[in-house]
Amino acid sequence: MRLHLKETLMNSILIWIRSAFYQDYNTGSIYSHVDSDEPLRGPAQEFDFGSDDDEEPSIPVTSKNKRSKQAERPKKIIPTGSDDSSSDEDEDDEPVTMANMAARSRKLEARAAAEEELDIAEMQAREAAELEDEDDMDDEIEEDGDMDTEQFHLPTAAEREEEKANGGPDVHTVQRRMRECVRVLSKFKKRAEKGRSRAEYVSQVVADIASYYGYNEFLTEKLFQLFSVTEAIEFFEANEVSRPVTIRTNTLRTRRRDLAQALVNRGVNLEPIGKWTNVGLQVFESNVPIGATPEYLAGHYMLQAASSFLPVIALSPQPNERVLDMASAPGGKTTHMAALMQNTGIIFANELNKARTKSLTANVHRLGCRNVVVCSYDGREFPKVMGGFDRVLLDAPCSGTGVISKDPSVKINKSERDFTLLSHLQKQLILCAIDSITPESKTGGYLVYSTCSVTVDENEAVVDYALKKRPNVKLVDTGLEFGREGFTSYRGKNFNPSVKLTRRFYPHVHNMDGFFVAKFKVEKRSKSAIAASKKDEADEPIEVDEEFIQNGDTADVAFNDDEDRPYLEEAKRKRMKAKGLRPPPRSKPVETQA
Ligand SMILES: C[S@@+](CC[C@H](N)C(=O)[O-])C[C@H]1O[C@@H](n2cnc3c(N)ncnc32)[C@H](O)[C@@H]1O
Repeated sequence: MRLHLKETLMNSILIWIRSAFYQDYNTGSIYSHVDSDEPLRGPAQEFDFGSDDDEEPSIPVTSKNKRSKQAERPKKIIPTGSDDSSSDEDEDDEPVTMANMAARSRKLEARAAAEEELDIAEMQAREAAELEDEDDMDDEIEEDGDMDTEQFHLPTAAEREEEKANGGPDVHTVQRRMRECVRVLSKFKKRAEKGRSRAEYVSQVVADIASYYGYNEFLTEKLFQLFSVTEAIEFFEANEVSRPVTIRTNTLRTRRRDLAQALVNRGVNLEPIGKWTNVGLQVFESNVPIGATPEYLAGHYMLQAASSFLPVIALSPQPNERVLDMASAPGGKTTHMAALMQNTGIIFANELNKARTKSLTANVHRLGCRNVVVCSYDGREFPKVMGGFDRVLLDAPCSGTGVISKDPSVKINKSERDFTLLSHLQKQLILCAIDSITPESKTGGYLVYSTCSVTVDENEAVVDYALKKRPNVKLVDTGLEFGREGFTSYRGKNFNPSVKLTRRFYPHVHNMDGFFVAKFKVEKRSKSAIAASKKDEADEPIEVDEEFIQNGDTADVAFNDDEDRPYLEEAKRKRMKAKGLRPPPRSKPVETQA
């Protein structure tokens, strides 16, 4: 009996999580089709940028992922059908119509709010109960000397080597070991095998997660470190499941209720996403390809992940403003901004990758945005190209660790070097974005920095760097109603306390892609602040790489000349070669003293 109970409890970590996600996974979601439409996403620039999903039109849809059972996921922002446990179930199964749209929307909002509270309370109660149960059981086990505990043995380094040499463990061994390691790590002192360190358990569970979910060990560890042990497993599980299919109503062409009615008439089962957006719709099921309906072709909506509404909501561009979208293809956020600005003012939609400007331009046309100018510069050339913006959106190129469910290649193709280079590029871009904003703006003076990545290097570290380098900027509230606070300290690094104002979004928490949003207010630069930041930049060079130096004459970003010379030379050689010129021979590396 006790053994059975214990097994049930031990299984709870993985089986519970799996069951919460499994139905969507098995039935396959409409979204997976979205992901396969690569040509429109365009080739990545130097990296796979974990590109956004904002625009992928040809989506064959016959998916039946309606009303999935995700019953126990906490604090969902995008509700799933299984959340509808109220007595209104029958009514909710009715299609959305013009007549019931507003009422349903209000009801959904009220329900989401109530559920959120319930979810939190339930979760806390469950966690407390689980802990209590485990404690009781552990105590009993410890008294009686339980067999199963004795049976689990953390392999030694030599045993792990041997296991590897024999082709690795089978999936059941890995599963069980993960469960056991999670159990031990959540109460290490009490449960660890004598003489074994925490690091050994962590190393084992990281290796097992990597092999079970198919990641490289470097990335597994990087992501694992972001969470508590049990939450880490939830995160990895969530990456195995597609996120809900969502669309954004283009208010330049239609209203949400009219769009919903038109799609309902075509056999699409949908609902408003939630109270935090008045333009989003979640598609549960469709008899027609959502990316090829007449409404889609007429630009009434954009296929867009819910998370990518967030930076635009945070930036909140106003009519008649001058706005820069520094890294904009395929234009999900540009076209959203155009709609909020009611086609007034001007948006410069910049994109380094020329091939990607095609889909950007196509979307701008399809959605009827008349205030957008598409351009193609390296973002680091701003503000030399042009400045004086009221608001800037920097939806930065990133590793895509927030969108692994859409692009599983991220699991294996990201190395330590990629993160170093990316965060370096992001730091350069953010300074250029800040410098492109006019502090004199009467209506704005804001920058939103966002990524679809969850790593600290690409998010809080970049934001903190910008705060250090530009004393004339400060973080402000994003205005977003949900999302976890950014880290103010992480693995021995302390960030500016205001980094707390940034927001993190996770697949396992919010049922949306992993995302990060920070909002800055740019103020006038005092002379002393300029001098201080210049000195600071000279003192503290940032690493560079030739792949990122597209143009030696980049904006106001500091380099250490000696360190950067070989990179700059290499970039120059590349440019000359591209123009058909013969590059000069490479100069000898400068000897550095030990
Ligand atoms: C995350 S995606 C942008 C998605 C876009 N904001 C949207 O909502 O549709 C990042 C984009 O930055 C572009 N990019 C990469 N390096 C850049 C640079 N140095 N300057 C400008 N754009 C760059 C990539 O080609 C990619 O299209």
